Parts: sequence; structure tokens; C-alpha cells
Amino acid sequence: MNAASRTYLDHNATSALRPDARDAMLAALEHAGNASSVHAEGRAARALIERAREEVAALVGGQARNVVFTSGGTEANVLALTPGLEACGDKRPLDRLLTSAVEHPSVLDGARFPADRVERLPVDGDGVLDLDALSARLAVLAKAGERALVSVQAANNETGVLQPIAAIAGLVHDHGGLLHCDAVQAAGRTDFAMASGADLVTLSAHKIGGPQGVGALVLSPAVTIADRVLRGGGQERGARAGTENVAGIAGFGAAASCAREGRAEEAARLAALRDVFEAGLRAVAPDIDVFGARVGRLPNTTLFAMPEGTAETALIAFDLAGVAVSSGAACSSGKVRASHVLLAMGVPRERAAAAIRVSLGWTTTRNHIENCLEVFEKTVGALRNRRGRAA
Ligand SMILES: Cc1ncc(COP(=O)(O)O)c(C=O)c1O
Repeated sequence: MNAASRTYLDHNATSALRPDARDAMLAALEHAGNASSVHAEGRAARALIERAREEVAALVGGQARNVVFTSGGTEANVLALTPGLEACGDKRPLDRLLTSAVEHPSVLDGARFPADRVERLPVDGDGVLDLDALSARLAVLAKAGERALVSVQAANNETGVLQPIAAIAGLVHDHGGLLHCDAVQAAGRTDFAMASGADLVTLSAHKIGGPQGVGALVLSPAVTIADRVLRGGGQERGARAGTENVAGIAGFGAAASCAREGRAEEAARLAALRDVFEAGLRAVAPDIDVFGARVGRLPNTTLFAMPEGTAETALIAFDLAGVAVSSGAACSSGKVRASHVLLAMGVPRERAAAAIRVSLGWTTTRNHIENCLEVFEKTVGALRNRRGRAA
């Protein structure tokens, strides 16, 4: 089966490369220059990077001069999560890192904070951060004279559930803290912007149709990072050493522009397809669990529990039938295990182990949705028959 005949519904793991991003990358690869060189070739490479910086900043309403390009969302998270952030010239190290229990592993690990200074806050049954728990913890820390960096994602990669970032930012700032927001899944898919109050925002090119291996940390004007991850040259205004990946950055910029330009129409198109898909699931299995369905979600994501069998058997059936979906986070695919996100939401381990994620993107058509539903119906039917025969 060739790639064209496959149904790719795993855009939260990685989205297909947009033609504009590919064109920008191919054009950039023709340039010989190092962006740090002062000659014409170097200046041409620099111009490509600076154009992309404008495009990426525009995606989240940030300022181009506050965009730091990285090797991806993971590196941007690790760069952001350090006690060595300075806000408004305050050089005192931050004392604690508070995260939600449903963050990406690169945040949950605490990055550059000592392990005993990292705390995880609970989410409710829908996967939304418990704001009372956050507020109470911030108040206790503030009373003890401690300042916190809080890291909460804008949208979850598995469920698509959105967090109330503006409300969280208000609480964090009221208590003298800083807010980092991992917007890898939300940027370009929702109207998420720096105006929500986040002080640092993580982005990744490959979730919006750019290349893998490129990302960015966008800072608010008041914030600087005192301790770098990569030390050496003075690239990225001293925030991240190393010769820039010019082609990757150019592809990121082009993808950011495409995602921003058609965002509202594309979100509506995908939400409509997602609704058709979920109605189709319910037609086969009326009691199906769609996780996070009661709260605001990304328009492109459905995480559901297979009504029969495990995620592992379902994944194989989908793949053999030409449909690429995922079981929870891609990072843990290949070895299917219950997702920490669903466990944090209080989903029983057995249900969590049956979770399948379908995530749509710019290449998704109605035909893809129908293919996926057809395989779902056949797979559930076969598993029901097998169970019936075994009984
Ligand atoms: C929410 C979230 N944060 C961070 C990352 C890491 O981004 P990257 O793959 O660019 O390192 C991912 C990727 O799956 C993600 O979904």
C-alpha cells in the first residue's frame, strides 16, 4: 500500500509537511551562507531566519525579537523550565516548578529544576487543571516567600482538552509567579496567543505542517533566560548557541503563515469532520467513552476507548486496513501502555489501555473519516463475534 492510499489520522503525533513549507525549505537549502557571516550569502541566510521569526511570532501574537528557535518543542520546554528565568530584572532564582499532571513528558520531568522542587497539580475528570488546587498552592508558597514557575499546556496532545490559560495566568501573576505554556498542540489550531498572559510559550513546527526537529520558545518582553541549555556561540541573541537550521526554520515560518491565514475556516472544517466521526462511533457503540468531550477541546482530536478489545489489537487492525491512528501519546506508541493523562483524569487503567486517538489535520478529507469509521465498525464487529464465540 503506498502513502497516497493510506488514511493518515495522526496529526497530533506529526502533521504532513505543507507544500509551502517544503518549497521554503528547498529554496533555503540552495543558500550556502551561515547566518552569522557578514557576507552576502550569510546575510541571505539571516534574512530567511528573520522572516521566519516574524511569521512564527505572528502565529501567537508575539514579538519577533523574543522568538528563540530550538530543535523542537522538547528543547523549548527544557529551555523554559529553569529556576534561572529573570522577569522585569528580578534576578532571584525561582523556587518551584508547578505543572499539571497531564503535561508532555518533557515538562513532567521538571527539566532543569531539582526533582524535589517539582510538583504536579491534579486535573479533574475532564482533564482540566484544578484551579482551586493551583490557587491554594500558590498562596502557601507566596506566604513562605517562594516564587513559582507554573507550566501548563494550552491543549493536551492526547485528549485535545484546552486549559483556561488566561485564568491560570491571572492566578500565577497575582502570586508573583511566572507562567510557561506549552502551546505545541494549540498554536495554529486555536486562537491561542501571548495575550492570554503566558510569559513563555513553546511551539513546534511539525504539529502545524512544518518539518520535524524545529521549534521555538517565545518570550514575553519582560522575561529573559539567564542560564542557557546550549552554550557556545552567541546565536539567537545569546539564548541558544549553535549554527541555525536555516532550512528547517524557513519551513517552520512558512507553515506558521499557512496555519495562521486559514485558521478559523480550517478549525471549523475539522470540527465538522470530527463531529461526523464521533457520531459514527456512537452509531456503532452508543455508550462509547470519548474522553474530554464535555469540555473545550481542539477541533481535530478524538480520544476514545475501544468498546471491545485493547488499543493494541485495534491499532493493528487499523494499520493493516490502511488507517494510521495512535494509542494516546506517540512517544509511548510501539509499546502500548495506559496513558498518564487518562490515569490522572481518574479513568480506570483497563479503559485507559483501550484508548485510541484519532487526530485530523490539513490533509484530512471526509473520505478519510469514512474509511476510519468503516474499519472501526468491522473491528468492533469482529471482536464482538470473537467474544460471543468464546462465551
Ligand atoms: C504537548 C506537546 N509538547 C511538546 C512536544 C514535543 O515537541 P517536539 O516533538 O517538537 O519535541 C509534543 C510532541 O508530541 C507535544 O505534543
